[in-house]
Amino acid sequence: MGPVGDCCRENIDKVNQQVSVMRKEIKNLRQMLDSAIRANRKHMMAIQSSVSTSGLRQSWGEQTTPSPAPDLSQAALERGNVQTVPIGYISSCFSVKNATPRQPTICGPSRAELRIQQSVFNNPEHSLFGLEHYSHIWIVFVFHKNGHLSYKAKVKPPRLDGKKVGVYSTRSPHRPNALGLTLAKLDKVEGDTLYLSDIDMIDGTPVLDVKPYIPEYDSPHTRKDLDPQLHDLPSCSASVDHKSDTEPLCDSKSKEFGDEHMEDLFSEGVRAVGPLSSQVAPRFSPSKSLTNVLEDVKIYLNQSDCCQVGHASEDKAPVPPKTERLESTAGDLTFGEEAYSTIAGWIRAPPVGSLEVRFTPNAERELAEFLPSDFAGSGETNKPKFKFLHSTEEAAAAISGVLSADPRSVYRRNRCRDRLFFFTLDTAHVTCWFGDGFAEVLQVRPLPQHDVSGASLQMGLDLSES
Ligand SMILES: C[S@@+](CC[C@H](N)C(=O)[O-])C[C@H]1O[C@@H](n2cnc3c(N)ncnc32)[C@H](O)[C@@H]1O
Repeated sequence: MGPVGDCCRENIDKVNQQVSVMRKEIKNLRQMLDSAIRANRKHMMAIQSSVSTSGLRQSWGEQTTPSPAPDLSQAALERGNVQTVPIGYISSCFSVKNATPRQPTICGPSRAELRIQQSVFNNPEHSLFGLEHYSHIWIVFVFHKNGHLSYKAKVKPPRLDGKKVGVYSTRSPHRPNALGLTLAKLDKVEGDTLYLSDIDMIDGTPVLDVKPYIPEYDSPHTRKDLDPQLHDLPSCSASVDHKSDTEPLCDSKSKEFGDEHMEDLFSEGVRAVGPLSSQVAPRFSPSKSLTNVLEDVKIYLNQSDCCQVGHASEDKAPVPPKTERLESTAGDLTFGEEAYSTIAGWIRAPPVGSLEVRFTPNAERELAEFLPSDFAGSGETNKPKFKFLHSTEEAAAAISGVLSADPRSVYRRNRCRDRLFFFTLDTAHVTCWFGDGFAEVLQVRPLPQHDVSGASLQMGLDLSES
């Protein structure tokens, strides 16, 4: 072969070498691609199985049950896919949705119990250790009786009388994830059980979490008015005594656990707020009474008919119907010198006003027949007895609370005006009717025995509420 032929041969060899290098690279790339696809498939299966198997176990607790596949739950967690595990179920004086208060502040004496389940902790009472120092707790729960899982971007809160607003601007139960949030009063903690009042959850509601209500963290009202001087005050007096409206809690138990905690609480709160204007008068006082705390809670929730600006609820004047406003209202409400939280105007001035509630003499007589839940005497065995409520007065207040907020759906309110309305409260079956601006209770009869444990007697109501 001549020089030209040699050169061609060399070039061909080079090309062949390059082709074989490229082949190898393609093979490597294929292998890498295959293994990436396999890994991705495994990852997807892992996510699916972790979502459908065990619940997420927090690692903070003393008795953390190891997850069967921690890497899988971690992947799910990072995507926000969490399998929930109820920590307990509410036993409540409201057996069905109908006429259950639309917010906890509507009906003070509504009572409930929550027992922490052993399925979460071997010793559930350990998980409640220290919670007795708090007067209120947040309860995160599932609207398990929504009836369907559907939801819409816009809803019609009953108090808006047919007008629509975005679901996330309301407290409607019908929402993606069907989670509810209630601020309840914690009456006492006994072993593994929480005794609650001011609730709006029906019997059997699955609870996912409870957390203490801490005004310093949870209320913009209090956060704004925190004063660094509070550091110097004895911390035991900052707790609210459930039993007394005025006396600060300063028993030996609170000293044992409270001081350290409250100090921590104050310092954190102050750090979070930073220096405050000296012109703003401190509103939070460590000896704040329960009434004031309740007022804070109502203000924070901004949702109760009894939370009228300037204490309008005190003079019992019915809220004048207003239809024009959907805008926010900051100027309406000032604490001290400035307004620092705003809410939609219709919450405080809804088109649907509150109602006057009356009892007929017959209903009063029937209600008085009921024995309180803690009645232990003998000789009254034929009388009906409440399971949760502590007195006739408490029951009357609960009925008034429920009815004054007008529990009817917009449809019933406007289309079925003169029809009787029934609901259950604790072990009582209540019959009433609605007239212009009032509700009248006609009968308060004991529930048939088999209905006491929560059977439904009711007509369904539209409960999309703010
Ligand atoms: C408007 S929601 C507000 C609940 C909570 N405070 C919140 O803001 O998320 C309250 C209403 O939900 C309904 N409800 C209570 N418990 C429920 C449950 N477990 N499942 C479905 N609906 C429930 C009752 O009709 C009650 O009047």
